[in-house]
Amino acid sequence: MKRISLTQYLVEEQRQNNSIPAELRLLIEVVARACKTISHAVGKGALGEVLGTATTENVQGEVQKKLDIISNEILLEANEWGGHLAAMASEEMETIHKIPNRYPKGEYLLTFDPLDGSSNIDVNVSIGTIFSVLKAPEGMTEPTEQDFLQPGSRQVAAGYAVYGPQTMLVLTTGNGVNCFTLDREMGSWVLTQRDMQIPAKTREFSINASNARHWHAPVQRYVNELLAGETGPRGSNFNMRWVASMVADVHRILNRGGIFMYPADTRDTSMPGKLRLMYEANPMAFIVEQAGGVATDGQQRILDIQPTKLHQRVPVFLGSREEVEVVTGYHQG
Ligand SMILES: O=P(O)(O)OC[C@H]1O[C@](O)(COP(=O)(O)O)[C@@H](O)[C@@H]1O
Ligand SMILES: [Mg+2]
Ligand SMILES: [Mg+2]
Repeated sequence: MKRISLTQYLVEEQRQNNSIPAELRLLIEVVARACKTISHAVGKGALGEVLGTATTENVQGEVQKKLDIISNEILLEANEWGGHLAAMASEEMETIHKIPNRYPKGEYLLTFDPLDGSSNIDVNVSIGTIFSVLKAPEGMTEPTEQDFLQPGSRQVAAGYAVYGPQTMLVLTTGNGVNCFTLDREMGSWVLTQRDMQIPAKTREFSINASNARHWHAPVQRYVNELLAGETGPRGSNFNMRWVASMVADVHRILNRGGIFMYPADTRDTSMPGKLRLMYEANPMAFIVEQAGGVATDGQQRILDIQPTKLHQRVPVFLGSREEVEVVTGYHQG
């Protein structure tokens, strides 16, 4: 098999397919390099003293793990020096991080969830990094939070790294979805899956069922119908999987189909769901749509949502087309 590295792939996209400018290519390479560094830290575990809880909380009031902070710092530092960025925003930072001397020239804005699936860090279960790239608005001088509040349909690139039995990088620049595996000995990302496609039909679903008693009626109805199996209204047995790292759950769905749900529920109406729009839902929705799947908040396409806050939360239903359409339909009537 001819080995194609991430760099070669991106150069091909830039020069032959003309689908990305050189500046975006360089930016993606910097993010990919940072993910490689995070992968090394994850792999060291207790030996690298990266496990356990820090003494701080993030802006969402969640206790930070040491690796949340380390990963955030790795991404900040790498992009501070290497990317064509004006500013960054992260799950772990209250407000945006402007890059000195880079605006008004920096053309891009980057958002990330530096470490996704934090509850799995200390138990050696797959975790990841999620990122999204937006263009800085025309005429932007000094970046503000407002500049980041663009619908996900304006993303120019999105991806995630999954730190599992293998470390993989899944990437879209709006021209399909491709997967690269980290060759740990050579230190390079190698293209291992081209043009990933999510099967339209599935018999597998992902949801944290411990919240079932809090779900709204459409989600109760949908999941009850799946659980009823072949004698129920769906006439089929469904299987359930829940890793509790969105990256790992979405990666499984990209490979073999399925529906992932993190709905809003009746507990706290000021918190519509758990997942964050700008650096979890939007990049995953972009990837899923580029792989032929669907992503909604139950009412509308996630990529059409106009963000109002940097750390906005959103209900998420994504994956195989047929199932996402059924549960979205239940919300609509
Ligand atoms: O603990 P729960 O309710 O199962 O939630 C799991 C979800 O929370 C998340 O871990 C949130 O991500 P963070 O670890 O980045 O906060 C998702 O990855 C995952 O899908
Ligand atoms: Mg997350
Ligand atoms: Mg996180």
